Amino acid sequence: MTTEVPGKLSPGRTTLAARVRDLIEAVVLAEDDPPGLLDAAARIEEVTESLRARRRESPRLLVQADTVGRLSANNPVEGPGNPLAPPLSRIRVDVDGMRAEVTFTAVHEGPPERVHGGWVAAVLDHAVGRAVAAAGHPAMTASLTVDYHEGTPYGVPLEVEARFARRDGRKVYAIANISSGGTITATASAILVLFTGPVPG
Ligand SMILES: CCCCCCCC/C=C\CCCCCCCC(=O)SCCNC(=O)CCNC(=O)[C@H](O)C(C)(C)COP(=O)(O)OP(=O)(O)OC[C@H]1O[C@@H](n2cnc3c(N)ncnc32)[C@H](O)[C@@H]1OP(=O)(O)O
Repeated sequence: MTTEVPGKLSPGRTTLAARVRDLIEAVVLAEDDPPGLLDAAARIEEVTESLRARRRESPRLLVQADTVGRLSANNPVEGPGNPLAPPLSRIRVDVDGMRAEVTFTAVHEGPPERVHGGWVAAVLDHAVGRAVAAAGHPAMTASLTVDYHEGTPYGVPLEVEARFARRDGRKVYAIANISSGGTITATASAILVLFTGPVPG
């Protein structure tokens, strides 16, 4: 079974997250104009207060309950509802693994004009988690080894791929890579450990 995500999510939420993502990039790239920056900060604070007035208890916002696994729309890597998430798009998940697209921006810069390695690792970690869950082995990452072969560019769509490799008792092995225009920039191998109790949604 192949599933498309996200499922049903209010357009207001995705639009708000997208505008805040734009805002974060604008902040990172803003010229150093102290009065202008302080004025912007005051206006943003107003919007923040109005949202805080309608605060929910938990960041988790489950969607796609009818598909492979349930995932929060506020997941910090994939979640279209979370401004921190790049997010992932064109997600294809099935028993053979997961594939998705991700476009980083200047917000994610580590080395000059390249994506910070921690962000690359976060996406790979998420992808192996998704892949093993889709293969029927929901598990948490215990170990993630990332090899950075080349700098990962931002501002261009990248391909992410992950797949379940094998299971040995509670240990689940998976591999993943991220590529740009067909060139693999980073690979990961992971050991995940199966959930013993109920799988958190
Ligand atoms: C995450 C939510 C998923 C929700 C799923 C919903 C459905 C799916 C839908 C969508 C997928 C979502 C996708 C999201 C993906 C996100 C990925 C992440 O960010 S994961 C978070 C970061 N990881 C942690 O926070 C773990 C922290 N660590 C722990 O909690 C424990 O260490 C844990 C559970 C991993 C293992 O602890 P123990 O006490 O249960 O088990 P012990 O006995 O220590 O280990 C079991 C086996 O694993 C080996 N092991 C443990 N750690 C190892 C390591 N670092 N390296 C190698 N082997 C290790 C051990 O040697 C043992 O092996 P032997 O069975 O004896 O053969």
